[in-house]
Amino acid sequence: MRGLLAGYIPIMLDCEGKRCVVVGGGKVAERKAASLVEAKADVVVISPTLTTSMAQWQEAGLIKWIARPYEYGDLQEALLIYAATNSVEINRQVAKEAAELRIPVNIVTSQEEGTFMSPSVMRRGKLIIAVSTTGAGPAAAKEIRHQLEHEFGDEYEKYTEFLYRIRSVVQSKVSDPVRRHTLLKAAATMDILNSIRAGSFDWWSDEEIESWIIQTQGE
Ligand SMILES: C[C@@]1(CC(=O)O)C2=NC(=C\c3[nH]c(c(CCC(=O)O)c3CC(=O)O)Cc3[nH]c(c(CC(=O)O)c3CCC(=O)O)/C=C3\N/C(=C\2)[C@@H](CCC(=O)O)[C@]3(C)CC(=O)O)/[C@H]1CCC(=O)O
Ligand SMILES: NC(=O)c1ccc[n+]([C@@H]2O[C@H](COP(=O)([O-])OP(=O)(O)OC[C@H]3O[C@@H](n4cnc5c(N)ncnc54)[C@H](O)[C@@H]3O)[C@@H](O)[C@H]2O)c1
Repeated sequence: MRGLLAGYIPIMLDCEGKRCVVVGGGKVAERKAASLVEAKADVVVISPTLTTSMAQWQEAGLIKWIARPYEYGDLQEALLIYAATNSVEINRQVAKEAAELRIPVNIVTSQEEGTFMSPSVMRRGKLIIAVSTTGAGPAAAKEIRHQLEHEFGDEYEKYTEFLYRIRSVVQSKVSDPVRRHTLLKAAATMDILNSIRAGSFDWWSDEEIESWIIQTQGE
């Protein structure tokens, strides 16, 4: 049985260079646009007004601005759509066009009318933690995100960069999937975080990673 709010899954969507449309230029639209800008999306904002920050992003070429109210036909070719005006009726019209085009849409005034919602997000380099209460309490999602920010500090930026380098070398040097798997599992359980926190962590050269591979395979 499909319960109220059932049916959501979290996904990581590659938005780089893809057209993502935000309808509305207020405080909430700014938050949605900010995460799209961070993801290097091709952000198009349709709104008669913009917040000060969004106006600066527009000047800097980070977003495109269509300076007028939404019109039917504005949503063609989008990967994602955010209806973030303060008008329930306009947001509903956006939802309707998005449904016709079968494009995922986020409605900030009423989650039931949209097809996806935004989680509260924290980033530490390649580590992304997203929190959602599935609409039960957006302010609580934000609070939980704040708690996680304390727990997962800046050290995770270096840590994920290190893991990425190890993984790249392992993938290029080790073709056997079983050996790869053993190495990548070993990399994930290495005690690197404490040395990063203590400031005693030294980047490994490719040669050091290769000797770690040989040593770990021999164990
Ligand atoms: C997480 C975050 C992400 C983001 O927006 O980027 C987000 N809302 C945030 C903040 C926030 N939103 C609201 C308040 C005031 C307190 C309150 O009312 O509770 C605060 C707190 C604040 O602003 O401090 C009011 C509110 N929100 C929604 C409605 C309409 C409705 O319920 O249908 C109303 C009533 C409007 C009204 O009545 O006027 C709807 C949604 N808000 C969601 C996401 C989706 C569910 C996510 C989830 O449950 O996890 C969903 C369903 C759709 C969507 O927008 O995607 C972001 C925190 C970002 C951060 O981490 O800083
Ligand atoms: N989902 C959330 O996280 C969340 C959080 C707080 C509030 N809200 C709801 O979101 C709505 C928007 O909040 P806000 O603080 O950004 O409002 P706001 O008043 O700051 O901004 C509204 C924006 O919509 C634009 N707009 C109005 N009519 C338009 C049209 N026809 N076409 C295009 N743009 C149009 C305005 O020019 C303005 O830029 C509120 O109604 C509120 O209920 C949602």
